[in-house]
Amino acid sequence: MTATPILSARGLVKFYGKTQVLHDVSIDVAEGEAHVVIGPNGAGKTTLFKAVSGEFPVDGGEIRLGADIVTRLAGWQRVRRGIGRSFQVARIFGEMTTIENLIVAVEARERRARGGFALTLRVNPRKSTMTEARHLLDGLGLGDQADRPAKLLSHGDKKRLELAMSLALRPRLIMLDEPTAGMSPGDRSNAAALIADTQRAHGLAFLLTEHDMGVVFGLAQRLTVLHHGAVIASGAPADVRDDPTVKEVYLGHG
Ligand SMILES: Nc1ncnc2c1ncn2[C@@H]1O[C@H](COP(=O)(O)OP(=O)(O)OP(=O)(O)O)[C@@H](O)[C@H]1O
Repeated sequence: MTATPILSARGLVKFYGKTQVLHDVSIDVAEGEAHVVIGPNGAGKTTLFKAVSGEFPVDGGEIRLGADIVTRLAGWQRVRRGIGRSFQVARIFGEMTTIENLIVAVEARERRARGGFALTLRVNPRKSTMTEARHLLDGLGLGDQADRPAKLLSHGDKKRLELAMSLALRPRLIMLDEPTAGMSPGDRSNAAALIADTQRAHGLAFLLTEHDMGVVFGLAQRLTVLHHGAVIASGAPADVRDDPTVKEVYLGHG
């Protein structure tokens, strides 16, 4: 690869107690790339995400964001350097309306740029903040849900809101852990199209995990397969799909 990747993790090792869950895992995400990590249940995908986002320290290896080594930095410091993480369970504020959730995210970014942090809602958001929040909502097909309390949104719409909030923070890399989990097949393909559109429109890099193979092969520009906490294949989706080891341990059974 010629350009510096947005994310480069090298030789990651993680133990839970005495059990080793990540074995020398390396993964890169290039600028503007959608890189999908797949693997059977318990393969270590969520653990890899937590390691990259800084939820816990790794027991070995190195993580870089662009040229910066972030291995020893806390999660919030990595967010400041451009990681946007969205979780399997949406972290939205249920009592607030959809648009208020987005205003909080936009204001958090603005406050972050000024060096502050708290996630609070101003009584009178600035006009530019409102405009940006509306624009994001409309772009993600949530315009008609703007004034509903977020807790009343459908599961699929909560996922969209979660993605909108991730985008509002303007990260360099968005990490999505099973973004279509729990969705109906229709919602699933809509969500995949939304992610693909967002990626193209904003030139963002994505690191995703996903179980639905339609979504995986629809989105991935690069695919990495984890098995028992180790990378067994990584590369172009068509090459990975045809890899005999991958077929044997994973795709052949799915
Ligand atoms: N907090 C923990 N303490 C001990 N073991 C854990 C912990 N979290 C996960 N594990 C174990 O680590 C291994 C990897 O789990 P992980 O959740 O990363 O897998 P995954 O690939 O994300 O699975 P899934 O597809 O089911 O979400 C599993 O064997 C799991 O049981």
